[in-house]
Amino acid sequence: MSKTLVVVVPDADVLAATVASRLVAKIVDAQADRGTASVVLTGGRIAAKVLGTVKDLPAAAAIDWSHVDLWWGDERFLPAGDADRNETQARAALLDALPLDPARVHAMPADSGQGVAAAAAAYAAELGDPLPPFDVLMLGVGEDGHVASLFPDHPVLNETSTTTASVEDSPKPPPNRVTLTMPTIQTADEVWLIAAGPDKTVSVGAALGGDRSKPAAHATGVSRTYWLLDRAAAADVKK
Ligand SMILES: O=C1O[C@H](COP(=O)(O)O)[C@@H](O)[C@H](O)[C@H]1O
Repeated sequence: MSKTLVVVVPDADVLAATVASRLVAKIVDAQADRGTASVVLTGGRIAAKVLGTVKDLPAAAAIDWSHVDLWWGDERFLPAGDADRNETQARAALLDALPLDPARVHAMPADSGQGVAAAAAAYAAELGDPLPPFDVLMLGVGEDGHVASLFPDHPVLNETSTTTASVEDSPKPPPNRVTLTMPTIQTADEVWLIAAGPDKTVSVGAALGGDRSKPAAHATGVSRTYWLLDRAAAADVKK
């Protein structure tokens, strides 16, 4: 049965260091077990900080980066290289410095005129059936409790028939996005919800308190669900 654990650390810098260390250990363990590791990246401010911290960790040298598959939980549907794409930010923070196998870096499609629905369908094809075995799937948590590009009260939150979905009216810019659906997120062995700062206090407190209107409340891993928080984000979490 899946277990939920809440880890609270003093501030965003310590949180980034904590998540980065855990991520390196998780990848090393997965590679020791089966030779490869599969990680789903998230976007947002704390995600970039985590990846930047991984770059400076001596223990990251224990990873065979050529045998790591990288996926994304969601993407802002913008042209390739746009500074607001989650992919662009991850590459700048870490990926460009790593000896990755390009065939294992599964970025979500960029906007090249194909349309966001076609981009979501293309990513579903890339994921395949069955889905890859995600060792860890990281999620930032929005001020409104969104995860990936699954927003409160948005119909895509209830999508269960596909592994990915397009969003064309995101309440947070940009309006067009591609996202994993909630059932896809829930296939990951571990889901890590990561949040820092006072603007996350209310949504984190509500989601962890069981408010199912917050998409974050639905994001669970098969073995473990970790909430990795700084003190400000955890201020409304009941003991
Ligand atoms: O737009 C997005 O926002 C969330 C949260 O971002 P943050 O900067 O408030 O931490 C992020 O997790 C998601 O991947 C991204 O597309």
